[in-house]
Amino acid sequence: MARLTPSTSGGKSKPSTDSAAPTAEHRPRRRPQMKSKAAGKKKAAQAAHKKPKSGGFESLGLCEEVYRGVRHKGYRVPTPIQRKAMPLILAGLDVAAMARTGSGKTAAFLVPMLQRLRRRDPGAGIRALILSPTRDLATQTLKFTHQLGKFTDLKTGLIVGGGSMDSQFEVLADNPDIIIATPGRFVHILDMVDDLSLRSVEYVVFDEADSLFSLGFAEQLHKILHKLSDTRQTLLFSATMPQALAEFAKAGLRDPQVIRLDLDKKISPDLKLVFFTLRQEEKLAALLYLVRERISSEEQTMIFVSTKYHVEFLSILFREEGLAASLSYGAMDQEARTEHIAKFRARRTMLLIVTDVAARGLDIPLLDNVVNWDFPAKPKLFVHRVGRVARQGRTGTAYTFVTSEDMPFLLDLHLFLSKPLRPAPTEEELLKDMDGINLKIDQSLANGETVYGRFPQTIIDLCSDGVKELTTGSITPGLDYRSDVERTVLSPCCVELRLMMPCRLDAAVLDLVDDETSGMQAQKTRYHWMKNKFVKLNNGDRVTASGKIKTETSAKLKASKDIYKKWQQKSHRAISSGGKDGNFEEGGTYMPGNTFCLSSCSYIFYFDLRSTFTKFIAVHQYVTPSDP
Ligand SMILES: Nc1ncnc2c1ncn2[C@@H]1O[C@H](COP(=O)(O)OP(=O)(O)OP(=O)(O)O)[C@@H](O)[C@H]1O
Repeated sequence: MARLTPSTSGGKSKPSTDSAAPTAEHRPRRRPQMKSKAAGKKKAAQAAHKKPKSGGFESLGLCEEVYRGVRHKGYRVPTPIQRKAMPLILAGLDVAAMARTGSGKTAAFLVPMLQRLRRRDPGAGIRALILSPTRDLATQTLKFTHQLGKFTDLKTGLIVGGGSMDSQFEVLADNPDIIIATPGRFVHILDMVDDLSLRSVEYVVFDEADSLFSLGFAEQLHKILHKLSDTRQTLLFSATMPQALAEFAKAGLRDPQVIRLDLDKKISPDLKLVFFTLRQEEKLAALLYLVRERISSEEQTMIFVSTKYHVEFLSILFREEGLAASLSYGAMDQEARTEHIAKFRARRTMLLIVTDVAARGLDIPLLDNVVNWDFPAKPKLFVHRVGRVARQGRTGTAYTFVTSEDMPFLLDLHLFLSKPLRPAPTEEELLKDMDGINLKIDQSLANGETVYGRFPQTIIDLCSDGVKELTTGSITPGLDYRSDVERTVLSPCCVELRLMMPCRLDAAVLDLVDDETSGMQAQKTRYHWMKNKFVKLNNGDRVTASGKIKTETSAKLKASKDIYKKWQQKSHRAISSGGKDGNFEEGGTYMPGNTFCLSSCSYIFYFDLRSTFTKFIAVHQYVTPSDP
């Protein structure tokens, strides 16, 4: 019986020289190129019938226009949150999804939205509504929608505060299929346009949901929700957990599918955390040193400060120093704000100074660093700020300034992150074994640990002199000092410190961090932050993707506020009592040259933070920035 010759692999066999009749056994072999062509065809046919790779964009059954948009945007493989959320959303379910900053949440709700709407329908009214807490985030989502929806003919309108009302009425007159809006302005428009119905909306997204619900938009959201049809699909996306599950009810979700990813990791593993301890009055000098000497001029850096006055003041200082910076803060004219951010995105400026209005959602893919000029008061805010870097597989660094007043918050942060604290080595130790110590630091950083240290004091002193000259010396064109303002007050270097009592904060607050005591041990134990409480994890316990704790023995773990309280009592009370009734060591132990940040501030200078700050702000209102 004729036997078919098994084909040789790779089509590399030589052509046969056999001249016998072409039997099955002695069939002349095809020329290699012929074979590869046929094989190519076969492969293509196979591919056409092949089941799409599960979990890929191909398996979602997207229409051609939407799939092309995804490919055009450069997305090849869905991120974990996209893989989890998109099939559920495409199935029409309500979803509450929480995943780390920079994990690709925007496309997770945009792609199913485009798939659902598909084609423009000018007669149908608004069919999808995306609510964002900030103008910048809404503008960015609009850009993503245009990019992903490039091959659809859907029309999208943007309604945000700061834009002209007339142009936004025009947007609505165009009958867009999709509206991306900030709640305040959207409600304003709803109030003014009588016949604007939201009953046609079938797809609603609350982006950065916890921020929407906590930023005082409750009334506006309530109004919007009231106008929506009950049959709509509702989606809630956030990087941090809403304060209470009751928020879901507020958003009108029906049997929501809850997805929680990566929440135990909270911050990207590709993010390096660097903390510097310093005195309040050294911050300007430290910042200049950082952006000039430590950060390469090729890197882009976002600097977070707490008020618009700080933004303006720093921008003037940078300009005086020949450094160009972009700015963004809430009260800034919208056009100028968009222009400044666009300039930064285009890398025409390498520094962006912002208030927290920019902390949420802003995606600057090539960002390298974040600087926290002010320590964020809440760990969640820290997570959002530093979440601007190390996105989508890129690495990045977050530099944070820590004054003695910030230390309790720093400890809170580490409990929240479940990250151990490591003291930096002392100067003495460094001098003894520079290489060994540096190696240890590198190893710690590579292990994802945080090492705290100080800027070299000599350098800070040098920079401080320069800054002092700039802010108190001859009148510079950018700084317009009024005669009635005491010049010395202009400089934070010269803020008057009211020494109340020399004491060692570290003794009171930081015994928990001491290597030898239970504090460090306590920290080494991992804690999981659950429902505003810490749950202690023992060996073998793990946190699942949905945020539940699995123990080896299946025992239920009880959340406790004790550990948090313990830290609070020891740290916060110490601060608020101004050293009067804490268990401080009077006089303290002065340890010159110790670079261990947490004991480096050998004496704490208590000063009336509020009055200094008010003064600082009041003074800066006299500063006229010549840059918008
Ligand atoms: N599947 C994908 N493949 C490659 N890149 C992606 C993918 N999905 C999203 N990205 C990119 O990842 C970056 C972060 O995405 P996005 O801004 O949606 O994150 P996020 O989770 O909404 O972050 P935040 O919580 O900060 O708002 C963006 O630059 C986006 O274009």
